[in-house]
Amino acid sequence: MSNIIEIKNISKDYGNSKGIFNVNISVKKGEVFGFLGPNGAGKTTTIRNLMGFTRPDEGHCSINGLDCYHNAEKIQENLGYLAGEIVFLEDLTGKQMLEFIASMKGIKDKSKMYELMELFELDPKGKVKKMSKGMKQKIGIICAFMNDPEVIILDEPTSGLDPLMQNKFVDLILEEKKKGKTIFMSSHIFEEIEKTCDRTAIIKDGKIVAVEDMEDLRAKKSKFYIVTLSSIEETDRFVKENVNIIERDNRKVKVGVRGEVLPFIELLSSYKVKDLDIQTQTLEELFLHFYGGEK
Ligand SMILES: Nc1ncnc2c1ncn2[C@@H]1O[C@H](COP(=O)(O)OP(=O)(O)OP(=O)(O)O)[C@@H](O)[C@H]1O
Repeated sequence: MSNIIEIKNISKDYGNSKGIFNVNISVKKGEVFGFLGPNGAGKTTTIRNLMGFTRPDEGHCSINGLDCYHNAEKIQENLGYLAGEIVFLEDLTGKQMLEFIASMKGIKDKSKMYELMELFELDPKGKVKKMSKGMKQKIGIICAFMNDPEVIILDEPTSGLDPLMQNKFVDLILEEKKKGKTIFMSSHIFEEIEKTCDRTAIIKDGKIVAVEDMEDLRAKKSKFYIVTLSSIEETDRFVKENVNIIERDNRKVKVGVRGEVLPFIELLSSYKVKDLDIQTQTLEELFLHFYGGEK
């Protein structure tokens, strides 16, 4: 599969170790690519370079083989973009704003726009300046998708959306993915990345610290079994078994299991188990070490 988005060794140095440094990312055609990182890590800076709004100090980016800085206008003809901070024409109503963007994009068939207004239950009658952050975000999302572009770049698309709308957004991404669209999106929300992305890059202090295949990551997830046994004696015997004991509190034992679960279930059946709880490690738990202290 060919790469649609290429970010090659770009740096933008704002001084005081701020900015982005030697960022490399390739996104294949039809791929949904996540971009995760804490506040100030460099997500928006990377996306602004990709959109051709700013020119990297070093390196270059391309979309569909065209240089992002020199061919920004041409690229944007078939691109959907949602900015982290959307600029609105505050005196227009939501409907007027959407119609205005549609005419700027030269859209004749507005069916996608109406479809998305319905999906996100947008009431577009009021003035934009009186709209909540979530309502404005819905308008931004509709604008990014209304011309049915092949490549979509989204900077924190669900910020301000309530959980119900976040789910609708996930459904939208999965639908677009089915149609073969290439999507690059930054996010703080592990769950939406987990539900939608094929691969994810993690950026910290302006540098890419990992690029993970989400399938592989799912396979790496541990499950935790919290087993309560019937007596202290049984528990003493149980903790001597060949299992990964995470912690013990009296008759309660937390066990980590990765991969094949059957041997563990068989082992449990030879004990008097009083209670059993199961927790699955979240993507957030897997990724948190990239966010916090040392890698
Ligand atoms: N024009 C600029 N001039 C100077 N410093 C800047 C400029 N733009 C961004 N920065 C700095 O570069 C760093 C990266 O910022 P960026 O907005 O890319 O982070 P981000 O990952 O998008 O963060 P957030 O999740 O908070 O939106 C920050 O420390 C920011 O203060």
